[in-house]
Amino acid sequence: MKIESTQKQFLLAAEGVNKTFSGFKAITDLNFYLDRGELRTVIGPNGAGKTTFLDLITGRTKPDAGKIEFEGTHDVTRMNEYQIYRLGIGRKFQTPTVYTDHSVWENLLLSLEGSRGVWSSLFHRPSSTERDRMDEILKIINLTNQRDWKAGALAHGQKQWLEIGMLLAQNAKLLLVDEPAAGMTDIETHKTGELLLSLAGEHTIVVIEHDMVFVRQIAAGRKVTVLHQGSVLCEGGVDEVQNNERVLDVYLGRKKRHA
Ligand SMILES: Nc1ncnc2c1ncn2[C@@H]1O[C@H](COP(=O)(O)OP(=O)(O)OP(=O)(O)O)[C@@H](O)[C@H]1O
Repeated sequence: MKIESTQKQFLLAAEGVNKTFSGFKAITDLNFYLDRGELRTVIGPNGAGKTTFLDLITGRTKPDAGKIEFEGTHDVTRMNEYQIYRLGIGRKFQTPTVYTDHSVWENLLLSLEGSRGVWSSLFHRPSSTERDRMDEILKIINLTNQRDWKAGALAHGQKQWLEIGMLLAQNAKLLLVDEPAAGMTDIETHKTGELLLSLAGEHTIVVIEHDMVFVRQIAAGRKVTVLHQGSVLCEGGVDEVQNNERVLDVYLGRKKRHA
């Protein structure tokens, strides 16, 4: 299948993607287009296919049919996970996966672009440019004062921010962020929203989220995609999707309409 002639304008273009697990259609004829610099929120009920979609982008799962093009030239469905990571697609899972016995600084060091593997990374003396970059990331993720703490000693929200910082250290062009607000306090959630908003534009970000207060914070003035049964049910502004008849039927529940 040839992706339309406008392919160059998209950072990511998925077309006609299908994935079946033991006869169950998790992703069905999915089309999804993402511009550079977008902060796109993807919502949908449990089982809608959100995680599977991220698995397909990162090479964890291979589709039965369809194409997922990155930067208009790389079909990631033909690449392995490591090749996709090297292309600049970074993923943050719902539960933090930081190195708890290593310091915040070391966690960033381990994630630097072109990282040399755990041992050589830890003994690698970062260049002044790399150090400046890591200091800048610490500021962005608000962990400058925790730089020498073991990552395991951080609060849950701080671990999530460190992990976002690790994606920045990796120099990911596309950040895939799965339910960042899960398990966070309201204050942490709001700060996470501010962090993601500060990254949008310079970075391209896809956020999967259930928490609609958080969604309204990060998606104001932006496009939201609603997935349902493995396909895009609708896309549009956050008010538009929250008032969409089909979304009200399948996801948000009629009562929310008058909330
Ligand atoms: N490896 C697998 N084997 C079998 N079925 C799977 C597998 N992975 C996902 N599924 C099924 O595919 C469907 C989509 O799952 P997925 O986890 O992508 O949904 P989701 O939108 O992320 O849901 P949630 O919001 O609950 O995380 C579900 O019915 C799930 O049970």
